[in-house]
Parts: sequence; C-alpha cells; structure tokens
Amino acid sequence: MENSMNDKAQDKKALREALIAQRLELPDRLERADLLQRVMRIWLVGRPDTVIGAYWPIKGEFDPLPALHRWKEDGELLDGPELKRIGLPVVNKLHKTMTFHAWYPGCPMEEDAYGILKPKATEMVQPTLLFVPCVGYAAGGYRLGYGGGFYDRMLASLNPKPFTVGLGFTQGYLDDFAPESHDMPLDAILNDNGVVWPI
Ligand SMILES: Nc1nc2c(c(=O)[nH]1)N(C=O)[C@@H](CNc1ccc(C(=O)N[C@@H](CCC(=O)O)C(=O)O)cc1)CN2
Ligand SMILES: Nc1ncnc2c1ncn2[C@@H]1O[C@H](COP(=O)(O)OP(=O)(O)OP(=O)(O)O)[C@@H](O)[C@H]1O
Repeated sequence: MENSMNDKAQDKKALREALIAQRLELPDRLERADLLQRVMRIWLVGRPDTVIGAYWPIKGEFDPLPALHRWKEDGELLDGPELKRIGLPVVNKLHKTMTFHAWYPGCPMEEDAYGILKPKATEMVQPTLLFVPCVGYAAGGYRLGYGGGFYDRMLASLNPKPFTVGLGFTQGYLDDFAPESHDMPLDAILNDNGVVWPI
C-alpha cells in the first residue's frame, strides 16, 4: 500500500518534470502564446466579471497578463467608471493558503516563499474568475500543477467558488490522466487551439 502510493507520487513527479522541461524547450512558444492570448480575449467577451485572478508566469508558463491588461483597459473604455481589477496569487507557505492581491502593470513586486513574484502591499481582491496555470491538463477539466495543492485547497474552502479556467499550451495535453479524489475539475480549459474543455 505504502509502496503503491509512493510509486504514484513518483510517477506524478516525473511527469511534472518532463512536461516542464518540454515546455521550456517549445520551439514556437511565441506564436503559441500569441494564439492563446487571442483565444483568451475572445473567450472573455460577454463574461460579466470585474475581478479576474491570474498568475505571474514561471518555468515557461503562458503569460496571461498582456491579454488581461487589455481586457481591463477595453472594459473601462466601454463600461465607463466601473473599475476592472486583476489579482495575482499570494501564498502563505506555512498555512498552505493562497489569496489574490491587486496587480497593475508596473506594480511593485517582491518574491514569495517559492521565489515567485507577488504584488507588494496591494489590497486583497476576490476574483469571480480565475485563470489557472497548468503543467498538464486532461479531458474532464483535470489539471496537473506543481504539487503544492494550492488551487485545490483554496477552491475547497471558497463559497461561492470562482469560475476556473485552465490555461496551457497544446503540449501539456494528457491523454491518460487519473485524477485523485482531492482534484477539483476546472470549469473550462483553453489552449492555443481554442477551447479544450468543455467540448
Ligand atoms: N506562476 C504561478 N504562480 C503560482 C502558482 C503556479 O502554479 N504558477 N501556484 C500554484 O499553485 C502557486 C504556487 N504553487 C507552488 C507549488 C509548489 C512549488 C514548489 O516549488 N514546490 C517544490 C516542492 C515543495 C517545497 O519546496 O516546499 C518543488 O516543486 O520542488 C512552488 C509553487 C501560486 N503561484
Ligand atoms: N482540499 C484539500 N485539502 C487538503 N489537502 C489537499 C487538498 N487538495 C490537495 N491537497 C494536498 O495537496 C497536495 C498536492 O496536490 P496535487 O498534487 O493535486 O497538487 P497540484 O494541483 O499539482 O498543485 P498546485 O495546485 O499547487 O499547482 C497533495 O498532497 C494533497 O493531499
């Protein structure tokens, strides 16, 4: 029993490392990123959200921030005074919790406990839509992350839950992924080809 759990965790770790290495070496990442930005912008049309949570990209992740900044600026032109906001994760390594704090281009940033940049002393925000970075993803809305369990834990504790949208390159698609009982499926997944989930 102990052994089979270890094997499973080992398999997941190896898969994670292989996918990250492959993503860092994507030959056409700029073209793919450009396509995914367009998919995001089209997907966002008609969404009612005013606060969207995203992430500061690391390890070759797709950068969602340029498309979100345009979403914010365009929305403010169209909708008048209603302020749109973008939030980035702030993790508490000790309590293993994650909250979102306001970000704007040029916002002062500092490193979190994992070396990821986070907004420095901006106010906490409550996103109704979350763009979630995926190391891997699969049909059914399932996601492989870095193994911290931050999204699963946060989503299990929030009521109402934000609408969750996974982002990844086509390279991260997993044909054969067995979710675990704590894995919360994403509501949608977008990649550089378009909407992958729901189909
Ligand atoms: N860009 C980005 N920011 C993000 C996330 C993400 O997936 N992408 N997160 C999504 O959750 C949170 C951070 N999650 C993380 C989860 C694990 C590790 C990590 O380095 N784990 C070590 C082992 C654990 C440890 O050092 O204590 C490792 O992988 O070696 C880092 C961040 C918040 N910010
Ligand atoms: N709702 C939860 N309550 C308590 N622990 C949880 C919960 N969800 C996940 N965990 C724990 O978090 C750990 C990591 O989970 P998992 O491997 O699914 O992370 P991940 O989704 O890949 O990572 P991340 O979300 O940080 O990118 C697991 O050991 C799991 O037991």
